[in-house]
Amino acid sequence: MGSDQKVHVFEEVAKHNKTKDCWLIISGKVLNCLLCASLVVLFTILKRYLVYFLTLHPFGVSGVKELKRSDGDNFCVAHTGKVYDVTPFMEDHPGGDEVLLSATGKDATNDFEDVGHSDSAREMMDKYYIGDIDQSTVPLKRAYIPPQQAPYNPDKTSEFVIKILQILVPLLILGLAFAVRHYTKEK
Ligand code: HEM
Repeated sequence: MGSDQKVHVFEEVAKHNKTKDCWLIISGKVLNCLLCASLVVLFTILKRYLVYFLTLHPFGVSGVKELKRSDGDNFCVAHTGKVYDVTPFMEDHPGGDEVLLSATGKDATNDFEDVGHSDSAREMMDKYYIGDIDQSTVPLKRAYIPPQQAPYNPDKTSEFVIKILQILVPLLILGLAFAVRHYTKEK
C-alpha cells in the first residue's frame, strides 16, 4: 500500500493518464455480510406477519400492499471507489500498458471486472492503492460531444449553367435552322 492515501477528486485523478504516471479508479464491493443477510431474513418474516395482520384486521385497513424489494436492490452492498497508482506496474501488467492507459479518466471498474481478473490480481491491487475517490466528483456519464461537421453547402453554379445551356442550345439550333432556310429561300 502506498503512504499517500487520501480522498482524491476525479479531475485530479484524470490528469494522471500517461505511461509514466498512470492512475486508475476501480470500485471495490463489500458483498452481503452475514449480519446483513440475517437482518434481511428477519425483516422479511416480520413484514409478512405485519401485512397478514393488517389485511385481516376487523377495522379493515385497505390498500395495504406487500412491499417487494426489487432484485436489483443492492441491499448492504457498499461500493467504494479506490484510486490506484499503477505507474510501476505498467511494463509488467500481463494485459499490457495500453489497456491500463485506456482505463484512465473514468471509473474503470467495468473494464477491470470484464476481464475476469484472478484473486491474485485483486490481491496485487493493494500494492498500488493510494486513496479513495470523492464519488461526488465522478461524472455520471461522459458528455457526448457530437463530431463537428461543416454545413452542407454544395456549389450550385455549375448545375445552373448546365440548365441554362440545356435551354439555350436547342433555341440556337432552331434559330440557325430558320436562318439557313430563310437564306436559301431568297436565293
Ligand atoms: C490495479 C489494477 C490492475 C491489476 C493489479 C491487474 C493485474 C492483472 C494480472 C495479474 C493479470 C494476469 C491475469 C490474472 O491474474 O487475472 C492481468 C491481466 C489482464 N488485465 Fe489487468 N490488472 C489491473 C487493471 C486492469 C484494467 C483496468 C484492465 C482493463 C482496462 C486490465 C486488463 C487486463 C487484461 C486485458 C488482461 C489479460 C487477460 C488475458 O490475457 O487473459 N487490467 N491483470
